[in-house]
Amino acid sequence: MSGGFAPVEGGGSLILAWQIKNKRVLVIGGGEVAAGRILNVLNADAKVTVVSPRDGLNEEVAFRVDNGQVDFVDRKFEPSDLDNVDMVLTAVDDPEASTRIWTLCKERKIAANIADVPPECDFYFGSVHRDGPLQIMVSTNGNGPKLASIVRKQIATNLPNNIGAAIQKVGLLRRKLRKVAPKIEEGPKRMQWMSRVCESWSLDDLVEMDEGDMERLLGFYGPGTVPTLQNIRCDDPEQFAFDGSFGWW
Ligand SMILES: C[C@@]1(CC(=O)O)C2=NC(=C\c3[nH]c(c(CCC(=O)O)c3CC(=O)O)Cc3[nH]c(c(CC(=O)O)c3CCC(=O)O)/C=C3\N/C(=C\2)[C@@H](CCC(=O)O)[C@]3(C)CC(=O)O)/[C@H]1CCC(=O)O
Ligand SMILES: NC(=O)c1ccc[n+]([C@@H]2O[C@H](COP(=O)([O-])OP(=O)(O)OC[C@H]3O[C@@H](n4cnc5c(N)ncnc54)[C@H](O)[C@@H]3O)[C@@H](O)[C@H]2O)c1
Repeated sequence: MSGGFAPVEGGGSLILAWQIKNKRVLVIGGGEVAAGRILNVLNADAKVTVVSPRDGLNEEVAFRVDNGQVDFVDRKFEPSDLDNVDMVLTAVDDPEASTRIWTLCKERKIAANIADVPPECDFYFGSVHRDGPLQIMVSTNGNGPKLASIVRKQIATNLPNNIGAAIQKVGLLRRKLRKVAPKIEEGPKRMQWMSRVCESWSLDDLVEMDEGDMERLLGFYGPGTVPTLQNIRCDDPEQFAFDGSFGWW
């Protein structure tokens, strides 16, 4: 009964890339689980406040506090800690405190994750592979977190080892292209040309492309052609602007 369209398969999560940069995240607890949460949100450029009695901090959290990577409140949680907070992550070894915090977050409509209590989570964490701008998150939707970690490692093993660097170069090229062709109406042409570059260039060539190569390559955006890295490095790259096909499309 899909009418020719993708069938709906409920029971999953909506996996998004949350832009938490410069937003305030409150982490309650300072043990091992909190340490993982803190690193996750710092990697997304959030502003982090940790609330926990100092004698409960593990080595990693104490390091981040002492180095000013997070703000620190040396006591147990109090409801006023929720003022002006965009996200709450609890990792405390006290289920009653956890549930109290969850209830307060819901009253105040603050998105929260209560470690170890899936029914008290607006979102779950996943197992994440990171390589520069590339992030891959695996979720088993609460079924098997250890398996999520195993699958994540398996995926990472099978990725080309230069993929993060290649994506970084493509990001730079795309930002330059937006300057060369800033008009909204050019969107379809921009997107088609960028897709052709990604399809026809090898990852190694993308990684090797320097800013001079990018400027030369962008010179072919106007005629709508996509030469190779070797083409744009030859003495007379202009000759490649005329044949729109190069046999690729
Ligand atoms: C992926 C990862 C991310 C992270 O936390 O950063 C993550 N858990 C990780 C590890 C892990 N957690 C646990 C073990 C012990 C072995 C095992 O139970 O499998 C291990 C393995 C280990 O430590 O190696 C125990 C555990 N976890 C939850 C419960 C409660 C319950 O299930 O009811 C219990 C106690 C169960 C019990 O008492 O028996 C619940 C959740 N854990 C989640 C995420 C969310 C679902 C994600 C998903 O399903 O994909 C969810 C729902 C909520 C949340 O926490 O957001 C991270 C791996 C990171 C990595 O290594 O890459
Ligand atoms: N979801 C997961 O992946 C996962 C995995 C392992 C454990 N857990 C659960 O996460 C929780 C934390 O685990 P942990 O290993 O980090 O524990 P931990 O004992 O190392 O740390 C608990 C921390 O909570 C702090 N704390 C306790 N009461 C507090 C309060 N009222 N206000 C502020 N801080 C308070 C303590 O000072 C300490 O820093 C436990 O409930 C554990 O079962 C979840």
